[in-house]
Amino acid sequence: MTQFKSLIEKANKQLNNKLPFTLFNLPDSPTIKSYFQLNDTLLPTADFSEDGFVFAPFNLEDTTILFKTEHCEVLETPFSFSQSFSKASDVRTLEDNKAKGAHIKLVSEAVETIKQTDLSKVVLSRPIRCSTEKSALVLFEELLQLYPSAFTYIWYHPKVGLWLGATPETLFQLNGQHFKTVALAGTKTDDKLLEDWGTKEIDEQEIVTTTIKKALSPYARSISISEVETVKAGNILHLKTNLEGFLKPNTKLSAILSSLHPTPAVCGYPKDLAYSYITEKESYDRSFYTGFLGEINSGDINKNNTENLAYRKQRLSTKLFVNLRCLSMLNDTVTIYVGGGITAESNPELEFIETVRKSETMLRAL
Ligand SMILES: C=C(O[C@H]1C=CC=C(C(=O)O)[C@@H]1O)C(=O)O
Repeated sequence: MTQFKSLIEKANKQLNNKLPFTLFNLPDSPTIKSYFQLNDTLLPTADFSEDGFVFAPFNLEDTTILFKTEHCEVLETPFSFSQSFSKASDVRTLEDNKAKGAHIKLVSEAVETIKQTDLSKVVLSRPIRCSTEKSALVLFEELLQLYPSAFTYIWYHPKVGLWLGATPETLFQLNGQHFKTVALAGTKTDDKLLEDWGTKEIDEQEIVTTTIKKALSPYARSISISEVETVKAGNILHLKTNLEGFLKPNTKLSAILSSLHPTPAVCGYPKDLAYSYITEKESYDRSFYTGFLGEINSGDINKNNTENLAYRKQRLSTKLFVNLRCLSMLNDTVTIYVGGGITAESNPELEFIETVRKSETMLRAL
């Protein structure tokens, strides 16, 4: 049996024993990293200063769950993408006229509000319920094969639930003092017109870049911003700007995260107005969708930690991703979460179609 197959077997056992775990593949990485918690305690992060894996909800006032390294078995397992894996070309698209009507109404009302108030962008989303006969770990394997350039994960806690995803969006990465992030927004599903973006998408993505720059500025010694580029995520295209720089000494990760999250890629602008609008108008709880997840303050797991603490601290790394293109699973009921940025120029029918296209990222694996 390959190391990868034994890892999947170990995760299946952990799931059957109702013990928390996560398995994840960083974008384009040849390994799967995993955390297997040794008991079923539900531990919140105190202030993001711990060493472990965090799973944060959209609403940061709700609990962010921590798999603390010292309570876990942490593994890194080689994984190779299978050349023979055949990507399903026939994606099930779920037709649901009731959901369509409701989303179009939600978006139309938001467009009117944006035209009449100080709100300039709001990200509106919806849950899509479906089913699968595949087990959670089989789904994870499918996602790994389908989306090698995404951050692909499975996360489980018996007191919270089971989530899977393949997200294209970095929230924040830190290596020593060097940070990286992206402004990702704007969606197109037509491959043929690769560079032909409309003003709606260009404006919507620019809001994200400007806001992220502003959020990081108080904590950054330097910050550089790339040109906007078109990137592919599954079957869809986005606009992306890379931002990177160096943090001021003694900057706390918690301060950065509360300034950054939720970005206008998942909430809107201005943040407070968009946040209240979402809470009032979306008729469901986003829970962990549009939250974030990943390792914080992690050292090199293969090293013995005898080196001096200050030196080790300089090399700690944090890699957080926005929880998009994801689903939650309860028995064999699956909920896929999808949304999109709404501005004054949004066309409600097209915004609905955009959510359908985004749902295909997960549907392709089911
Ligand atoms: C909110 C989602 O996507 C965000 C990320 C990229 C593009 C987006 C957009 O074009 O609206 C959204 O801001 C989602 O996939 O559910």
